[in-house]
Amino acid sequence: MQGTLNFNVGVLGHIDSGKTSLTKALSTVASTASFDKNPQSRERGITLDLGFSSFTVDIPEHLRQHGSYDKLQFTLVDCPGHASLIRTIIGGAQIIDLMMLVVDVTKGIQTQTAECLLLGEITCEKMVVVLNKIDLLPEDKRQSAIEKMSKKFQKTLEATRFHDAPIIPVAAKPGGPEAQGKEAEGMVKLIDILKACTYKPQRVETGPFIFAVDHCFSIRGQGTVMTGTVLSGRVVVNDTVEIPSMKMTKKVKAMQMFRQPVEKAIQGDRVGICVTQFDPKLLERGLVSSVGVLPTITAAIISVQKIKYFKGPVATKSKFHITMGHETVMGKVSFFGQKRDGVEDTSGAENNFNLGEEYIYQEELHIGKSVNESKNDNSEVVANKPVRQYALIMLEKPVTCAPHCLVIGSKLDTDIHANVCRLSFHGHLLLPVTDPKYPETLLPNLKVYKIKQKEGLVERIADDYSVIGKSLFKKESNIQLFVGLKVKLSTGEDGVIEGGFGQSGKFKVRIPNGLLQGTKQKLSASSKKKGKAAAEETSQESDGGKEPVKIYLIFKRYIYDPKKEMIQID
Ligand SMILES: Nc1nc2c(ncn2[C@@H]2O[C@H](COP(=O)(O)OP(=O)(O)OP(=O)(O)O)[C@@H](O)[C@H]2O)c(=O)[nH]1
Repeated sequence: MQGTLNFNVGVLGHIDSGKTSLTKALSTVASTASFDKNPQSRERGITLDLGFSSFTVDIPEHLRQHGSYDKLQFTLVDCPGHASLIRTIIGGAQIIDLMMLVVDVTKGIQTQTAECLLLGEITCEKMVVVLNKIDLLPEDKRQSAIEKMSKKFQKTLEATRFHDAPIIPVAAKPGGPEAQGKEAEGMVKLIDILKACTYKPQRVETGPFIFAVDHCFSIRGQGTVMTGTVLSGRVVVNDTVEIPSMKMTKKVKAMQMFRQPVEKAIQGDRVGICVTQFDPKLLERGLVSSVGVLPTITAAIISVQKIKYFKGPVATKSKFHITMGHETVMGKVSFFGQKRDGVEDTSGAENNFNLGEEYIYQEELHIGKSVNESKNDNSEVVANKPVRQYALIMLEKPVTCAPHCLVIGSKLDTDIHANVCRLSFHGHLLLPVTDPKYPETLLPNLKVYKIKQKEGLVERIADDYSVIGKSLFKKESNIQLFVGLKVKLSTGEDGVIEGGFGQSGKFKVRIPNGLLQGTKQKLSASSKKKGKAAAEETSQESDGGKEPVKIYLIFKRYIYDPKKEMIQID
């Protein structure tokens, strides 16, 4: 049987670059959204592609071999203005197979053009750049202006994965808003380019069914229709699906694809699913799934990479807008990474996080790529390997999302006119935490440590095998937690903290091999000079300019450990 392959194209770009005009010009199949405004059309049955538009072409030769398709449907996902851009795109990111980046040729790269390019790098396989509004360029200089802008853009693309992305000049709506009836320019060429850029997208039926709903409406006498894209798995008529945000399950009564009734839909398909009646206003956007597969999370561990264009630090304990699935909430982040043999792990494998393995705390997120410049032998240069970094995110509100979903951190409250990148980091969900009491359930198992270095002073000799130290702990410190940790004296001896001494934060250090002769002389000289009693109270630093004997302590502290144990570093 011959069929239609659906290929999802995200249409992105700076505000007013002409995304909607381009989408309209390309679309030969009118959006059912506009049909739905017509009361008669509502009576006709389940409608599809609501709010999305599409056009269908003959299947290109290079796709023919991949299955029994004779048609290729491009579903255009026109992304709206800036505020909702990130949510919309991330919601659909897993289903966008190609991004069309629309640029106003008279303006060039604008803030949001750059943000969209970044989002493309994070989410898409392929990109096509569309230089729009070429009709606004003076005719005699048009060609050279297009070439100049194409070259400029080419340079920008070279720093990205899309260095071979086609750059196509068009006029989606020549003459602008007032012009009536003028035909768009460059559409035939653009469609040819789009066809050439298609590839067989990944479509598998296995795994849990997860469906991103972009519109929801009811049809009298039939039920409520949710239209959207299957993110993973498959759904068949009579399946029971869950709508986690409404805490309800529903039976699939009927489905339509390409305006035809179907029994089954799989990953990548755009489909309208009709279920028994519920108020469609309760689910404008969101996820639907097989029963019990979507966690509603209050915290999470994610893999994370800093976005290099984000200016300023991405620091532990700061708050970001966290977008997961279709939702954006505030979250507080803490970063940690992994070191092997003292070297940052650049294996690049982001999803091998293990609870129980040890990770090192990071004050802030590093730029996510490391370059090994060593060229001293014949070995290949290992470049651009992502450094493995993770974040614990504590969300201010619970979020329902797909397992392993894309996560984007941003500062959406940044002034849009500030001309800076608002996207700060990206990654994937690795460990969802669904228990609202997560600090008690997760944190004790999370082995993230800080290496602490402390420096104190030997106050006096206690005997040949021990000294009294000070200035290492505060009066209120629980010295008991440090008992047994090894220290080193600046004179070379190794010691072990034996316990507190008195009430003022002093402590006793045992020197298993005994104090060196020189150390004893040094310390007793200062003691004699001051008198025994005085030495207990005064500092060595006032000892006639003599070097004090210092005590060094280096240890690991697990920052989430409720017992606050200190671990020795050898
Ligand atoms: N002269 C000219 N004007 C255009 C062209 N394409 C779009 N416009 C005009 O540019 C303005 C913005 O076009 P839209 O298609 O709404 O742009 P958009 O990128 O979808 O806008 P947002 O969704 O608000 O970001 C409108 O006034 C269009 O008429 C073009 O090729 N030539």
